[in-house]
Amino acid sequence: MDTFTYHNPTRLVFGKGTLEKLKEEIPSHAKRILIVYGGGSIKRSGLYEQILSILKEMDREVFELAGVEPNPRLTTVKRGADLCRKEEIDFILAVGGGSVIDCTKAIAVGARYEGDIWEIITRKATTDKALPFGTVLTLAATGSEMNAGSVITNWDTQEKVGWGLPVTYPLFSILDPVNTFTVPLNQTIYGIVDMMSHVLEQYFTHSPNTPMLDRFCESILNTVIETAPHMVKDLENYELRETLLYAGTMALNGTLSMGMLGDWSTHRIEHAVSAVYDIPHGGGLAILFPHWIRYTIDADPSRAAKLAVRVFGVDPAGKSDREVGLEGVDRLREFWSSIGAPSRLADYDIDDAKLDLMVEKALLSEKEFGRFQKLSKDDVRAILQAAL
Ligand SMILES: NC(=O)c1ccc[n+]([C@@H]2O[C@H](COP(=O)([O-])OP(=O)(O)OC[C@H]3O[C@@H](n4cnc5c(N)ncnc54)[C@H](O)[C@@H]3O)[C@@H](O)[C@H]2O)c1
Repeated sequence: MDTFTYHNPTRLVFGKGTLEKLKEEIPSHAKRILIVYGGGSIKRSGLYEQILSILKEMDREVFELAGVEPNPRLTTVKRGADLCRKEEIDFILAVGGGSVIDCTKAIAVGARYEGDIWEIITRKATTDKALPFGTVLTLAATGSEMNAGSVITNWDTQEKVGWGLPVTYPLFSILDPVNTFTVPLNQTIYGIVDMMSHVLEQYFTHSPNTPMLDRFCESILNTVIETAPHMVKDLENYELRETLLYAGTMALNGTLSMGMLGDWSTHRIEHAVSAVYDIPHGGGLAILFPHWIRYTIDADPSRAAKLAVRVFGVDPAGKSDREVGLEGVDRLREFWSSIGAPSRLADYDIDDAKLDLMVEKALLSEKEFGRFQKLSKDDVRAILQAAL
């Protein structure tokens, strides 16, 4: 294992009927509250009304920022930060999926930062100040509800950048599986792929002696693989939603990276694809991850082989680690296709017309990236080419 310091300050409130806990979780000094949400699914589901009624009971003044887009944009972040300053907001409540929460993290910092928030997102500047915020999660996928990460798209420069600071952990997150019942089939599938991809990013590591962490990863993958085929046929099943909601949070709340450094190249390449084509994050990952594993397998074939045997039940008898690992990649591909995830960039009408631009957006100003295997410009192009 690598050395590590673990600290996660987010209070996780989980289970049926937990929305009422807002009364205990929102700090007593927070009088002017900004609710941030997306396209209005929370109005259709009734969640919006429930939250307003709780805040009214708490005698808080409520402001709103609606319309946060999937793959949240810098322009929306700036709009939110301006609103916080103008209305002297002292607490933000994000109600939605990863996009709303990620956007809220940037708004929280932007509200307290004098300069341009893009400087912070692109790590040209840093800060230890942010407005406090909490979340009510409505979609199982990103883990943003219990981590400090945020991904923001600058549509002007076609850059989608992941960032995070110690001040961007939510103060609390309320996770009621019932609030995920209305997530449509396609987003449910993308969420499943996203949480599995988070585990895979961390599983492909060179960190030595990680038996416990390997088993944590495998237990999440096995559970999601067992749950997903039922979930896609029964979208309002409480137990299945509950299992996925918990899995999504555990996949990226820091637990799996205690002592082991993940790779994260596939996320970076996907960010480049969605910065250019604005496709769903989970859809992009479903297309790219199998190609990344195939391309980098020789960096340590034993990792892919372990995944193949322990998660996909591949029989290793008489085969090399490489062969076993590649069989596992085929099973991963088959599994994602079986639940309805896309398998080629062509599924989003993406061809090679902007291949160079996507490569450039993945590299940004660096010559190479990735921990399990360093990827150069040519490597990224080869992976994208294979995914067309
Ligand atoms: N912060 C992190 O750690 C992290 C990790 C991975 C990905 N991300 C980023 O998160 C974003 C994706 O977030 P996401 O996968 O949670 O999806 P999302 O938040 O973009 O939501 C997807 C769609 O589902 C809708 N939706 C959400 N909840 C719903 C509900 N209960 N009922 C009906 N519709 C609902 C939204 O309105 C939206 O249209 C991407 O930008 C991705 O890059 C962040």
